[in-house]
Amino acid sequence: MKRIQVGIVGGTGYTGVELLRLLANHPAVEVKAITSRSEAGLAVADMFPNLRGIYDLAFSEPKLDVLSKCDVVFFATPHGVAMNMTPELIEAGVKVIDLAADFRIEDMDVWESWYGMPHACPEIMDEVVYGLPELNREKIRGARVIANPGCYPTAVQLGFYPLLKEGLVDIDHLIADAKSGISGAGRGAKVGSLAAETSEGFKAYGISGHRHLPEIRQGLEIMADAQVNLTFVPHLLPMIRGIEATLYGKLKSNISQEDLQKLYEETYAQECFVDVMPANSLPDTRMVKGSNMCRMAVYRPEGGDVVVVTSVIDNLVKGAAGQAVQNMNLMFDLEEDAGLTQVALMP
Ligand SMILES: NC(=O)C1=CN([C@@H]2O[C@H](COP(=O)(O)OP(=O)(O)OC[C@H]3O[C@@H](n4cnc5c(N)ncnc54)[C@H](OP(=O)(O)O)[C@@H]3O)[C@@H](O)[C@H]2O)C=CC1
Ligand SMILES: CC(=O)N[C@@H](CCC(=O)OP(=O)(O)O)C(=O)O
Repeated sequence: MKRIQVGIVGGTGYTGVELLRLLANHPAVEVKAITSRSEAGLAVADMFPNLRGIYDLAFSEPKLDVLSKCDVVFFATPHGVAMNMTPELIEAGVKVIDLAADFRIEDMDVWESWYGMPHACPEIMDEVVYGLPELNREKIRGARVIANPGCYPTAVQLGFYPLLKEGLVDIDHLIADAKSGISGAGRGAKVGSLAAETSEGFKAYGISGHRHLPEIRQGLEIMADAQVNLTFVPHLLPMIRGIEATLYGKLKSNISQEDLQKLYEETYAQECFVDVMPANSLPDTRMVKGSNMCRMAVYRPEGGDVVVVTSVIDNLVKGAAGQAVQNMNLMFDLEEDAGLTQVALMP
């Protein structure tokens, strides 16, 4: 069987190397090109020794003539890169999966105001599919361009989905209190990512506005089929991988803890990458570290009118590279979990 030819633009960041780690165990793909402008010519295994003996590839410049020979190209680049190359790639018959935010927001005015740049290809937005497989599986199968969801948006949307689709909570008062490990800030050197700045401390950030807010709101509004009011507060945790999102909603009617549990279990019963844990479980980021799983639990504390959901993912896997591979599997009619059966690391 001919293997799917893969290109990765932006191979020196954390999501790029995570794609390489996951694709190393994929039965149906071959990585043909991996780019870096600053490290062009360097062997991949010289930068990432965990890949020694697995990839005999060197970083190369991101060139359209090479990338357009691939079947699929992943962009593991900063925002604003994929949109400049995608129109020519899809014209050449290449499928595109963008791990950045270039295609995540449908309203171009909203996108441009949050990302601070003009969009390079608004004309292709109609055919872009938001790559959250648990919600958009059938559309993903037929897509040429996938907007891979953000890390916080993945944990938050999966956690709220059962409540919103059933209209169980007051959509004017949704709260997502989310925490991320430092790898979420990327591999680039920044003072804010230094060990001395991030260890032994814990803080909220982006309270007055984070670029994931419009993305999450867009997804929740599709689920609720109405405008929602969401308070989203991200926090930076002194750990490397993982996101925990604690979600709060005010119940509109009297539903028992048992029925909430049943709703969550039934909603995700067929999903290979969402695990609804038994009542009273406490999902921990360690339970998903290195794996493509989202684990969650639902509570109605003291039988009150607030429902609490806690949802955990690995930001680099289900929050980025793993979800991107899951999307690729759907686009190429492969088993959805191909290359993604890693069990979480413990401890
Ligand atoms: N870290 C995370 O948890 C998550 C990250 N993401 C998103 O994934 C994307 C990648 O993030 P991350 O892996 O952290 O890495 P970085 O943003 O640190 O890495 C960026 C990579 O892109 C390359 N690059 C930068 N500018 C360009 C350009 N103009 N043209 C081509 N290549 C370029 C860089 O190599 P070089 O400059 O040498 O070419 C480097 O390999 C980002 O958009 C991020 O927001 C999404 C979900 C989670
Ligand atoms: C801890 C940290 O800094 N996290 C990043 C979000 C992670 C990320 O890379 O965002 P995308 O998923 O949209 O690409 C932030 O708050 O900007």
